[in-house]
Amino acid sequence: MAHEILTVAQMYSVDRAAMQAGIPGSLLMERAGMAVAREAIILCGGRPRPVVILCGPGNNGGDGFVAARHLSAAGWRVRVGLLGDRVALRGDAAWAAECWTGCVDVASPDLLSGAGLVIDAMFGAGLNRPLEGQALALVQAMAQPGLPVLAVDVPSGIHGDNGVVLGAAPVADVTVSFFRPKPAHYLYPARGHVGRLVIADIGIPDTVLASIGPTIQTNDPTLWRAQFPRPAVTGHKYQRGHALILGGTVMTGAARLSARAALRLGAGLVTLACEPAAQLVYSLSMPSLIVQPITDAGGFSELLADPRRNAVLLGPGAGTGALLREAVLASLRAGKAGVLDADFFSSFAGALSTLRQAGLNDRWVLTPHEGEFARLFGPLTGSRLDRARHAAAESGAVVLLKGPDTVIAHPDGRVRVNHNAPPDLAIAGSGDVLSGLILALLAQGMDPFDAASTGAWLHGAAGQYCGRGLIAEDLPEAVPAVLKQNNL
Ligand SMILES: NC(=O)C1=CN([C@@H]2O[C@H](COP(=O)(O)OP(=O)(O)OC[C@H]3O[C@@H](n4cnc5c(N)ncnc54)[C@H](OP(=O)(O)O)[C@@H]3O)[C@@H](O)[C@H]2O)[C@H](O)CC1
Ligand SMILES: [K+]
Repeated sequence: MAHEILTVAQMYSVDRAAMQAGIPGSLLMERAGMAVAREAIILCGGRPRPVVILCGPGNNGGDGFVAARHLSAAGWRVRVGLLGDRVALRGDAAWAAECWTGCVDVASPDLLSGAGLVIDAMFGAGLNRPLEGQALALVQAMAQPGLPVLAVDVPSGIHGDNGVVLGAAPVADVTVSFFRPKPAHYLYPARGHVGRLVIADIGIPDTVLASIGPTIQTNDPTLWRAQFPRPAVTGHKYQRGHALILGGTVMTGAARLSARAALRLGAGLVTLACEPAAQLVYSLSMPSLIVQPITDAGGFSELLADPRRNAVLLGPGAGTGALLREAVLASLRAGKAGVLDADFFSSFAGALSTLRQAGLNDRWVLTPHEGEFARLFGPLTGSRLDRARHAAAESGAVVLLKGPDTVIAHPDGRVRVNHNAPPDLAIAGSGDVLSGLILALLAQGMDPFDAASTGAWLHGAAGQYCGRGLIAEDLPEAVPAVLKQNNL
């Protein structure tokens, strides 16, 4: 199964490479349009409906003309509306329009009256400015209740690279794209317009990817299954890592959730360090948790001195005092692996250079949500994907930018987009569980980029498993079932 995501520029390079390999552009367009027609038939349950195909002035419109021909040949009543002048069509789009022998109307909202399906072939990869005028009016007209929309490549108005809606875009029931998906198919707000995504094979050989060097992937177990830690038959707990968590004194729930998640995901031992005032709360929470009282950062450093304590989690519920700050710096200097989350971002607002000097590197995973991200990295511009990638390069650490479309970026430029998280996960304590999951994987020696990807995916899968009504406490309890379900 392919996991590459290609930017618009990479997709144009793929087209050129395919054509250089002897596949004519018109053949790619023919297969693209056929795939669109096939998905239209599937969307309508095989029963012909009056269909309106709105074609734009470029090759996205060309795909629409090809689909028109195939649907008409299948006995469908097809009306084609063109945005722009037919004689201005060029190249493969002009060829596709010539092959369509039916009428071509001027694209206008009136065309949609009586339609049972609309195919949006106005703009795809070539969108370069916000929709206005007639294109905008058409998008607004597509929003009729009960009128299904099938989008070609991307819903028109969506920029393929960044997932931004330029002016307006229809909310499609199905989007048919070609060869590989684009970032917009997975990034919000665009993803909310895509509907069911179909990636059609249009005969481009996978070998063209060698010269493209894709760096963006969808997050999926096949990427990290082989690295997923499994206990050795003759192993003992110290071979499964020893995680260390700094627990706060007031907000004790956060670190308890993280600790429970880390234990569930197989960390051999989990030590929770806290001030004596909170010791009882943590001790009573889980018999399998080791609780170590400390009175200051020196006490935390003593715990770090044991080389078996190989992975550290700092931030959830830890407060923004000196203890967290010093524990972070000591952990970085000690060369541990770990996760930095929650209160860490307030404690080190704008202090990236301090962290780098202390030794922040790609053994560490930073897990901010948007607000926390801005605290450490400032107001970066660009898509979530661009910003996570930039932040990873700047910090030298793996950055997992949380959201419905969680993005995981490595400082070397690789990026994965997670897409299995249900909205039910947007609840208190959910992030603490995620950081505990990643911690467990780091403790067991997993590569941090894979650990972050695996943690995000398992978190999403646990959310799906629990379903509506879940609370954060349910997520660690779902881990054994999710592991079993997925043969992990
Ligand atoms: N392998 C593949 O993926 C294949 C993809 N195909 C299809 O080709 C399109 C990309 O085609 P392209 O011609 O490059 O671009 P578009 O059709 O998306 O749009 C270009 C034209 O649209 C005008 N434009 C852009 N933005 C706007 C706007 N906001 N308002 C009005 N007009 C706009 C642009 O005009 P300019 O004034 O900028 O010149 C162009 O005229 C891809 O998406 C697939 O659907 C192939 O069929 C097969 C292989
Ligand atoms: K489109």
